[in-house]
Amino acid sequence: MAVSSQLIAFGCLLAALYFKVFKGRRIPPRGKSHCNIRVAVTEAYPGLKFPPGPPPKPLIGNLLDFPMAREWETYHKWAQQYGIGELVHINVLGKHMLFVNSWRMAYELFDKRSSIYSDRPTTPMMHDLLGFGWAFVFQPYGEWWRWHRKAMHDQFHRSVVSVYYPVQVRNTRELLRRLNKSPEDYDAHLHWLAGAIIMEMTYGIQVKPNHDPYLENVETVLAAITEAGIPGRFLVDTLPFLKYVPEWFPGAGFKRKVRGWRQAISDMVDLPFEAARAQLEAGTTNACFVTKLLEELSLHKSDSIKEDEVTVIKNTAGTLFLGGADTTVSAIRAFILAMVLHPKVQRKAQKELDDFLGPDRLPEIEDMDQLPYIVAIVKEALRWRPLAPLAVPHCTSQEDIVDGYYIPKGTIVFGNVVEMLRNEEHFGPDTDKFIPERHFNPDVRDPATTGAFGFGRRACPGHTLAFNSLFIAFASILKVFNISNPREENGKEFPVEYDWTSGFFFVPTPFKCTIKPRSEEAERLLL
Ligand code: HEM
Repeated sequence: MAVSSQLIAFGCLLAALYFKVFKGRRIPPRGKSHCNIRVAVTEAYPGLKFPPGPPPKPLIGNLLDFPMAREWETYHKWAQQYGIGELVHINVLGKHMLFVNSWRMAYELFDKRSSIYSDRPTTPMMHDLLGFGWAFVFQPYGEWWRWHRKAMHDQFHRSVVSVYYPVQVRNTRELLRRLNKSPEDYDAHLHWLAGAIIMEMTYGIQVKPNHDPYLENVETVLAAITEAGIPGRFLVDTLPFLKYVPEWFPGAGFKRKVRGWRQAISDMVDLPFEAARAQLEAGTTNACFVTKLLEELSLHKSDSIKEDEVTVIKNTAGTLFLGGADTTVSAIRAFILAMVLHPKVQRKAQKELDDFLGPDRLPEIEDMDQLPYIVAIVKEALRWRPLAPLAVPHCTSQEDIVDGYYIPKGTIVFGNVVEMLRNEEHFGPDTDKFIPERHFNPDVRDPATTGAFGFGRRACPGHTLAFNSLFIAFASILKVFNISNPREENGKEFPVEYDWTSGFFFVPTPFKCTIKPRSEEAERLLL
């Protein structure tokens, strides 16, 4: 009995690990990911080795080495232990995975060899069943992805993002009022802020103060991604034929979930887009991402190309929610935690704000050049606990040889962002500590271009907008509020309790803290 339960437990462990890492097969509707193709390595390049890594076991490879929690600690250990830390290779049930641990190597692969290292892995759950192939963050590298990327770049590159300043600032001011009214609900207010900025910027729609149906639907979609986005979380990722079983089939509960999620996903993409288009036709629209691009649709192109371009605009608008909502919320949450833990940093930032702004006004994004310490806090927040510790996985679209090592086609490639942002050569000493002052040293690298926003051609196209959103949120919050440890009802302070999530995102789990106006004068600024 004991032996059989051990066997079952071992089987479950194998299955769980296998589900966690295996990617299934699919043919994307537009473009083709190369991530499911295996090659006979020894035949292709006899004598060449894979990069170093933990020794694989027969058949299962490194399945049992694969971490289930606090993953970055294992990746750091591997980086220290193997291959002077630049490249670590593992093989899980025949699937090759590569960890890129240094900035030098990230630049070599993701930038200089971008035509090989810019594809994305795919899974049956995310792509075939939930149909996320429309979202360009998940699209294979190719022409269709390029159309989407260009649509986004045209409206979000550094020299045009100032058109969004009014939306960012107005909604941040509303965040301050909400924080003042119910500080204990700060996390809900941050979700509202991120959603409100994206809805207005993308579709010209101002969301409702509470229970906005668009935002509530987006929360359902983001929850679906959190669950389905872990490759192998569902058996169908391991056994792709399961996608054909009918809903009534025993064990096919996932299909019913999929149906609900698909509805939420199509509502998220279609409903605000149709509302924006209707406003444009009625001539009542606010200028926004969707209407600007629809207006620019070139008249001389054929109807079928125009139809494709409309699809690209709709898809790209939908992707903005996926890329921009949870990321911004999580970064502000990590900042609030950093302020609770580092009151001296907070006081220094508030002094900079008071000296420059005086008592009578709140910050604007245009003040950025005059507030270098706030800028340093934004950079340190991005560096200290990078939101996406392995960015979003890339995948090789052909085989390659790097420093004499063989990298097969279809290898899943992770940029080890945590490792790069803790490199003391690039960021100075004590990289585990939150020290904004390090960014005043001109030799220190900018985290934004060292992995915090990803790599190469897939690097975050929303990064300037995101940086501005973080700047105005941090500066405004610190101008008006003090952030400190939580308090009991009798006012007694107690130390903040927090933890960090494992998996795709590296963010603090929700924690209690105190957010109070600094003074009556500061509170008056909210009026
Ligand atoms: C603090 C905020 C943010 C962080 C830390 C962040 C980080 C990232 C990272 C690490 C990637 C993956 C890059 C790679 O594959 O190498 C990414 C991709 C992406 N991000 Fe962001 N992001 C943020 C905010 C935003 C915002 C506000 C938007 C949109 C308005 C956005 C849109 C996207 C899109 C569309 C992609 C997919 C790019 C592609 O696959 O070609 N992100 N982001």
